[in-house]
Amino acid sequence: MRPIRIGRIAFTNILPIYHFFDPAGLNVELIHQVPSQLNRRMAAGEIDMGPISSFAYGENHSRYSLIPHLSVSSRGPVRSIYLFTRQADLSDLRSARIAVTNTSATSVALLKILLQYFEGGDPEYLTMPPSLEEMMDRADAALLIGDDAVRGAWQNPGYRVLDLGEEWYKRTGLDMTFAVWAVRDEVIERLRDEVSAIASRLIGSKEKGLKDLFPVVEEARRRLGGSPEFWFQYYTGLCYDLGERQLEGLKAYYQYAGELGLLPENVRIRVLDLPAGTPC
Ligand SMILES: C=C(O[C@@H]1C=C(C(=O)O)C=C[C@H]1O)C(=O)O
Repeated sequence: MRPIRIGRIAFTNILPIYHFFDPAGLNVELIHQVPSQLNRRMAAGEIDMGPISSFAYGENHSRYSLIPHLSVSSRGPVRSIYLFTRQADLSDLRSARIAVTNTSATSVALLKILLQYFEGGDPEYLTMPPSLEEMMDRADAALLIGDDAVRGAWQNPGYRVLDLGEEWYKRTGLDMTFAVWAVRDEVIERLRDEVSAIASRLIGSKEKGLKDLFPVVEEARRRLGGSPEFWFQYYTGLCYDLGERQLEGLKAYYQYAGELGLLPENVRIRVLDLPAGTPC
C-alpha cells in the first residue's frame, strides 16, 4: 500500500507540532511546502492530510474534514504575519497598491476583510514572491507570512509593521486561525484507522513540543537565528489547538469572507471525532 502523504508547512511556525513527530510504524511520507503549495496539492489529491490555509478549507469544505486539536492560531499578535507599510495605519491604505506574498491564502483574504470590510477601502493587490525589497519597490505596502515575515521584521529598513493577528483582534475581539489540519473525505472513507493513528501521533507530538519547548527553540534558532527569548515569546504567543475560541474566530472569518465574495457563503466546519487534546 502506498504511504499516506502528510503535508508540513515549510516554516518554523510548525515546529512545536513536528519536532517530536516520530513516524515509526506509520506508513507515511512528509511533504514540505509553503501553504499555497500545500493548498494546491491537497486539492489536486497529491496530499492526503495535513496543514492547509484556513481559507483553502473554506474553498473545499464540502470535501474536506478537520482533524481536531490542531491549528495555527493566535489571540492578538501572531508575530509572523506582517503588513510592512510606509503609512501609519491600515486606514491609510484604503486606495493603496499592496503587494501580497504568493505563499499565503488565509492572510491575503484576512487583509481584504480588514481593509475592505472594516476600513471601507478598495486597494489594488499585486501577488508577488516574498521579497520585501522587490515588493516595496512596486507597492505602498507588502504582506509577508511565516519565516519571510520574521526575517522581514528583523531586517526592517524602517517600515511600519502591522501584525494582522492583532489588527483582527482589535476589530473583532476574536481568535484568528490561520492554518487548520484537513483530510480529504475520500481518504477518511478508505483509511479511517490510519488517519486516526496519524492524528493521535501528531496531537501527542504537539503536546510534547509545547511542554518541552527548549529543543524546538534550538531548532528554530539553527534554521533562522534569533534569540531564545524571541522564539519562546513567538511559540507561546501562538495557539496550536482547535477549541471553541478558535472555531468561533474561524466562523467569523468565513462569514466575512463569504460576505465579500472571497469564499462561498455558509462554509460548514466539520471536525472529525478523534481523541481529545488540551485547549488554549
Ligand atoms: C502564522 C502563520 O500562519 C500561516 C498562514 C497561512 C496563510 O496565510 O495562508 C497558512 C498557514 C500558516 O503557516 C504564518 O505563516 O506565519
